[in-house]
Amino acid sequence: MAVSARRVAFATAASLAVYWLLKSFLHAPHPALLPAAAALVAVAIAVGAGLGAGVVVRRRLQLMLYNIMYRMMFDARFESVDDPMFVEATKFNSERSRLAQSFDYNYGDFIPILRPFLRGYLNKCRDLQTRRLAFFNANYVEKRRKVMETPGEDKNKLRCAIDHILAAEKSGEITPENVIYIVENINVAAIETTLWSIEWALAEVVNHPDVQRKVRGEIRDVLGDDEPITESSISKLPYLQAVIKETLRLHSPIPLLVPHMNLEEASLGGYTIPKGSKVVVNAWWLANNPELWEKPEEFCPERFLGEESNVDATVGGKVDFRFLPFGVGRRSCPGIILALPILALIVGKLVRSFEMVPPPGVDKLDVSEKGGQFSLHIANHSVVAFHPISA
Ligand code: HEM
Repeated sequence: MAVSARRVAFATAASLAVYWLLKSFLHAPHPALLPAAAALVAVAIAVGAGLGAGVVVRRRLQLMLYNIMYRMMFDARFESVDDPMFVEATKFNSERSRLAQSFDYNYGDFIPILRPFLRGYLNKCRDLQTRRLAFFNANYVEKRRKVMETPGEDKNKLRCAIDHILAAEKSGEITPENVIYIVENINVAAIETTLWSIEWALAEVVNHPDVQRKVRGEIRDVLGDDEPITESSISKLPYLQAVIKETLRLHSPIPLLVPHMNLEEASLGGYTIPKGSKVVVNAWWLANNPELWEKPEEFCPERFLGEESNVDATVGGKVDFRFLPFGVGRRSCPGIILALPILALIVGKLVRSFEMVPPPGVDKLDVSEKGGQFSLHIANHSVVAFHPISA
């Protein structure tokens, strides 16, 4: 019950999120446009300040993603990267991420005899978890609950995803623990993954000026100079979509997916997998195996328009099992419907407005990887110089 309720709540949150995102980008006056638009303006202002020398855009992109997600989840937003709530939330989340990416608890899973040595690490995790959940509970869950319970508030007017989640809790469909788990999870599963992917995509388009020109040319040919890039126009921009797919292929942010466990004994490729095994899928290798892909080490979006044109980032339907950046099946990523449009919108809008190049004196951005237990992100946050393109 708990698992399916969680899934339902997430599906609700994700659908609502997509609905809002769609509305935001399609209908300019809709208030939900504000966080994304303001965030893009903020990015533009930030990059405007660093035209020649280049800027580390990560922090601004991070603010934008927090504002998109928090607006959809809680009807809340952060004013700037110095907003004390933003500082607090990102501090908690990055500490959580750092501990989760540590290999410490993994060795305890595989070599149980070593578990006693993990006591210090586990205490740190517990302490952080308590403080972090209290922060989200007080500032986002309880605050929202109060708004919903305020006399005079229209109870039928559900405004953001947490309203739907609290309504599901009230009707007994999910528990208070489910609610707080969803809130904590959205901070990591939704924001960090999408942020890492944007960082990779921008670094690759900077390092491949020909790809950047092609994206810009496609946008100009399809949308002209004035028509905005919206969620509905992404389907008309196959090259932009191929750039996003190629980014996720070469730099899968969750290269081993999330560990799964088989409830029944299974047989796979001649091996018997005992019931209750921890199953880790190397999705990165499936997407980068030279026996399965032509020159997999090269960043080449064209492959998705040529020999791999039928391969999509999908979690169901016609799945190509070589390309699973969001996993597949029942426990796959429900955020795919949100992540793909966000990535295409951000990369498309930035490429359309700016020529992005390495900072002076640098030939190529460093795309070295830093792996954690579950993640693969860029080791050094890119410094990018932005040259505005006049229409
Ligand atoms: C580029 C961005 C993203 C990538 C690459 C990504 C990737 C993944 C992967 C690989 C999994 C594990 C699937 C498996 O083990 O089979 C996952 C799970 C999950 N993702 Fe994402 N994700 C992204 C964005 C998002 C967003 C935007 C949201 C929410 C709005 C989200 C919510 C979740 C949740 C809730 C789960 C756990 C599902 C479950 O356990 O049933 N993700 N994601």
